[in-house]
Amino acid sequence: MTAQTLDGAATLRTIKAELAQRVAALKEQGVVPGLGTVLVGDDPGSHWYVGAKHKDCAEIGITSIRRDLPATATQAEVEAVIDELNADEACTGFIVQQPTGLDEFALLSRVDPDKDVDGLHPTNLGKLVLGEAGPLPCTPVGSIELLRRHGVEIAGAEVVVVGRGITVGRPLGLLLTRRSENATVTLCHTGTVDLGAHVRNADIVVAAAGVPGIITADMVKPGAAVLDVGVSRVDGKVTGDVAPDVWDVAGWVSPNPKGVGPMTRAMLLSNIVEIAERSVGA
Ligand SMILES: Nc1nc2c(c(=O)[nH]1)N[C@@H](CN(C=O)c1ccc(C(=O)N[C@@H](CCC(=O)O)C(=O)O)cc1)CN2
Repeated sequence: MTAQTLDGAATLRTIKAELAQRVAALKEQGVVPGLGTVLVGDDPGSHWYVGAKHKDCAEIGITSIRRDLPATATQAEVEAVIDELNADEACTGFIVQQPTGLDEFALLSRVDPDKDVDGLHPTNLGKLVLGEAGPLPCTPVGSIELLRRHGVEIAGAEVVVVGRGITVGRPLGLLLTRRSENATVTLCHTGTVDLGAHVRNADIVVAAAGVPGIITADMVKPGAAVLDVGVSRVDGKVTGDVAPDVWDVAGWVSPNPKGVGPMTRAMLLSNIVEIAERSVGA
């Protein structure tokens, strides 16, 4: 058996086509959504991600505002750029690309929560805990959207999330246990004793530990859906958390690249459009 592909690249294309229509409708009402990015340093991966985000925006009619700072930028210099984007009316939402090598909690906290299209500001993460409306973190909500658009049943599923990070694991657990999703979630991590015993019970596995090949075929229930979110670079190549032989056992697998990564970009675009729509009461 070979698993079916949870195709993030194709789903991104579909979502971009849907969003392009909503952006056109906003423009008819005189609103032009604008994405700002703040990038610090020379990390090639971060440069690629930011470049891809601006290319996506251009394709669907969203304006781009790009602020690239050198690796020598200080906390105060980056905070000054955040203040500038908070005040810029053409910038309807922005992100600080991680990692910056600086105090990231302080940077995230400085972003105007109403412009936080990453959904990572403490106020917006608090809203997620409270079950209130607000921008949702892009990778977790993108993972759910990828499953939904491929018809993978989430309600009633046993889900094992491997990884306790703030951008993926923790918020994903909160999202999947909302009444609208109704999954039962076990949050595992690199300190979990006998990871395999937990994963073997799962209908859906989300691997977001950043440990290449941590999920192996012997851990996976036949027919399960496996999302490979971890990104490591091995010999310069993107390598995920899911070992190749998992494809022989699982029912669905998201490849890496072209799985959850493009969905992160899709949900960023969606958050920008939603914030702009809210500004006109759409
Ligand atoms: N401010 C943020 N920083 C970071 C986030 C985030 O959500 N907000 N997540 C990651 C990186 N990330 C988004 O910025 C991201 C990861 C992957 C992709 C993507 O499309 N990847 C491609 C392949 C890329 C490659 O070949 O290197 C894919 O998976 O097909 C986009 C965005 C950390 N920082």
